[in-house]
Amino acid sequence: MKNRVPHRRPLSVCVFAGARTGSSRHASAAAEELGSLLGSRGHRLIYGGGGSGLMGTLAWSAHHAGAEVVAVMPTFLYEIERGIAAPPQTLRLTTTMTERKARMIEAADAFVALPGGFGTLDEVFEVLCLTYLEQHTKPLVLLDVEDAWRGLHTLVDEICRHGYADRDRCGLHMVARPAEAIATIEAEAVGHDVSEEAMC
Ligand SMILES: C/C(=C\CNc1ncnc2c1ncn2[C@@H]1O[C@H](COP(=O)(O)O)[C@@H](O)[C@H]1O)CO
Repeated sequence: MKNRVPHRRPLSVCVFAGARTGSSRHASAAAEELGSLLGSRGHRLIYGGGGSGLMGTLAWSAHHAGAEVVAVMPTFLYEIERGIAAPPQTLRLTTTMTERKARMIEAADAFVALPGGFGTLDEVFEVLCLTYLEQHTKPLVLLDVEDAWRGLHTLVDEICRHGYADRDRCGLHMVARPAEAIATIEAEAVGHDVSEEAMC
C-alpha cells in the first residue's frame, strides 16, 4: 500500500469535521481512515480540539498512527468539552471562534473537510472565500462520504451559473475516499515551517 510510508514532505493538515458522529457509519470509518493515513504519512493534524464526534474519532486515529495532533480551541468550548477524552495533543486556546479559525487557517498547508454541521460549513466557506480572494493557495478537499458535500457542490455550481463567482477560482477538490484526499493534498500543497509564534 503506497500510502503506508511517510511522505517526503510532512504537511500540517487542518481537518474540519462534525463535533457529532452523525448517522452514517461510513463517515466514522472515513474519519478513522483519514486519521490513520495522516499518521502513517508523517503529517501533522490540526483540528478543532476535543474528543467528540467525528473530530474525536479522527484525532484518536491520527494519534494512534503516530501523528502530532494540534488542537486549536476557544476557551469556552474547552471548558464544555474537557470531560470528553481527547488524545494527547498540543493545545492552543483562543478567545473566540473567529480567532480559532484564523489560527487554524494560518498554520495549515492544506485543508480536508469530513462531513459535519454548521461549524464545518462555516470553516469550509471561510477557506473557500480566502481562496477566491487569492489570500492563499492552500488546497481544500471535501471528503464526500455518502454525498455529504453534494449539496455544497451544487450550490457553488449554481452561484457560478448565475454569474456571482467564477468556478475556476474556487479551487475546490471533491473526492470520495480518504486515500484520494491524502493524494490530492500531497500533490497540491506546499509545505511550510510553522514556528511556535506563527502557530499561536
Ligand atoms: C458546544 C457543544 C459541542 C460543540 N463542540 C465543538 N467542539 C470543537 N469544535 C467545534 C465544536 N463545535 C464546532 N466546532 C468547530 O466546527 C466544526 C464542527 O462543528 P459542526 O457544527 O459539528 O460541524 C469543527 O471543525 C470545529 O472546528 C456541546 O457539546
